[in-house]
Amino acid sequence: MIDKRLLKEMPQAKVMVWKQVFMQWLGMLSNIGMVFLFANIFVEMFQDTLTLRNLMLCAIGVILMIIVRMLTSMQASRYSYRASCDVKNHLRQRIYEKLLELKNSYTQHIATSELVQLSVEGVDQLETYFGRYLPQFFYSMLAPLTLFLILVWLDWRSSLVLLVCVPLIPLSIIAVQKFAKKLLSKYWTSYASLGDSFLENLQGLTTLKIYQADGYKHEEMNKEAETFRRITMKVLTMQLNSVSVMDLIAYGGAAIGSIVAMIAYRNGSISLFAVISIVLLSSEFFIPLRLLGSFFHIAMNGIAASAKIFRLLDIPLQEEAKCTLSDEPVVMQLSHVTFAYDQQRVVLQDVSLNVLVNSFVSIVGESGSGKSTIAKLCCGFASDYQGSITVQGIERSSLADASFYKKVMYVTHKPTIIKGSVRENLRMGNPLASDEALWKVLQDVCIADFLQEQDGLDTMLEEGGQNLSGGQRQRLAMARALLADREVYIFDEATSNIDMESEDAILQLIHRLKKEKTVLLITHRLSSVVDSDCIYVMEKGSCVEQGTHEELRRQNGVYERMFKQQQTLEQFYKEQTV
Ligand SMILES: Nc1ncnc2c1ncn2[C@@H]1O[C@H](COP(=O)(O)OP(=O)(O)OP(=O)(O)O)[C@@H](O)[C@H]1O
Repeated sequence: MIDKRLLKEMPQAKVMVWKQVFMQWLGMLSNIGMVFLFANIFVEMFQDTLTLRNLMLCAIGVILMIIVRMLTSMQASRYSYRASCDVKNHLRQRIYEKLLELKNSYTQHIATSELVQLSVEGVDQLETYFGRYLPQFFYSMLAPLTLFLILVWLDWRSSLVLLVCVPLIPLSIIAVQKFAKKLLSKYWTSYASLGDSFLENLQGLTTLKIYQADGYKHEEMNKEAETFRRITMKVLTMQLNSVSVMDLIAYGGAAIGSIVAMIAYRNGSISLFAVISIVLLSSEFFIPLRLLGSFFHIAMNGIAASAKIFRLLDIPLQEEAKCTLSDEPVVMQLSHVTFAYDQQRVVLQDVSLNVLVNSFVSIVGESGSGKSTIAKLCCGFASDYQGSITVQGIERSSLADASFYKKVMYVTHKPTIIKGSVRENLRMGNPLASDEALWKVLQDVCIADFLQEQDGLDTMLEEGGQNLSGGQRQRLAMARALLADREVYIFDEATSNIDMESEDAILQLIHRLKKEKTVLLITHRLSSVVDSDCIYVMEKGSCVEQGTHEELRRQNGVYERMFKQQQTLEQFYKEQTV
């Protein structure tokens, strides 16, 4: 019922919880005082001894107690709010920091949609746990004991009966908890999976429509939604049933305690004041625990969410890479590298490759042969490879990313365009670049004419560059990368969406780059690698051939076969377009 780790993680919120408990306890004392004053008035009325002075004094006392109760209740709400805020801020901050630490690899551990659900709704559930459930938990231990210690002086028998009945409520909660834990874990899994499918289907709606698979996916989602509905109904049924059981125990216990007090009064062993006070206060023994029961289910939901949050926070981090590159030119070397994404299927097998200073190196091969994986490993997206990848002789896994990216630029076929103006996007590459320099590079990548027709450098780009075509996005990303003026450029199918004419222009630009930069080019188009200092040919995760274009053609192997096939295709394309 109490998650020790959650408490330990949130020391600030813990203090707020104790303060809230204290305020609730003061409120209860004022309630007891009020009941005693009422009981006194009743007794005096019954005995016909009530004077106006006494009535006035009691009324003033009651008003004072009401004011105390109001103030303590307001203060308790304030502490509850502060505890909630602290928990939300703290947990969301921790999740955010963890994601920054995990960097790109977070997707290997958790789906983005689940992450959003946990950070938003999961954390909200914990707000109730700290703001309501925990204070109520401690208060509901303190309240019956305090009442017992006060009422025992009026009648020990009924006070004892009331105190003994109180633990029946937590017992019923514990019984429900065993069942609830499993059920809530299933509930969260089903919720996250539904969210996942929803997001995926929404993002891929156009593709689903094209393949007319939207109906099928609709049905699939309906089934998932039905599973989620069922499990939600089970959770609600469990909650309602347990609330009914708790009501029975609470009102039953209060009734038994009152009956015992009344019998004692009839036998003459306690006073009228005592019986009235006990009857009026008997329900106070149970109300705190009964209220705890109603927060319990939301709190359990919060604990189930926290288990998932902690699983994310506990993902071990790879040791912080601290080495930095020197001012020396960058040489990258892969030596006998073997790598698997999922430990089951090896995607790179004993690959060795050198990218020397100011060289133009290309990697070619069929789709899925492992070309992009080589680039990703060089850029540090994963470090659990076997063999060695060194940059300036430093193992890549020990090299700080910031230092690496100061010298190396990685341009992928799926560039990220940030919402904002073209100028803002380009200046990510070089914040000091003048407008003239920006236009120059835009001309180089053949997108200047298009932008001139729009708002020039002030053209606003939507999130992810949605208002650009795939090719325009690639050109813009290429321009941004060129502005960054790095020592080494890794181009991974960076022109895959660009029409042939513009692609030729950009490839010429890349070829010009090689005079002063080191270029590693990953491409399907063999005609663009002809001038390479060295071409590596990948097949099924292994590097099967390497050499210059002429050397590889002479070998008459995989490269020669692929080259001839592409020549035939390009010839065919030219004939068709003529
Ligand atoms: N994130 C990933 N998780 C698991 N397997 C992956 C992942 N990325 C790639 N793979 C697998 O690794 C293999 C090599 O992929 P890679 O992207 O390196 O090939 P490629 O030669 O660049 O292909 P293409 O030319 O089509 O881009 C493929 O079989 C692919 O299924």
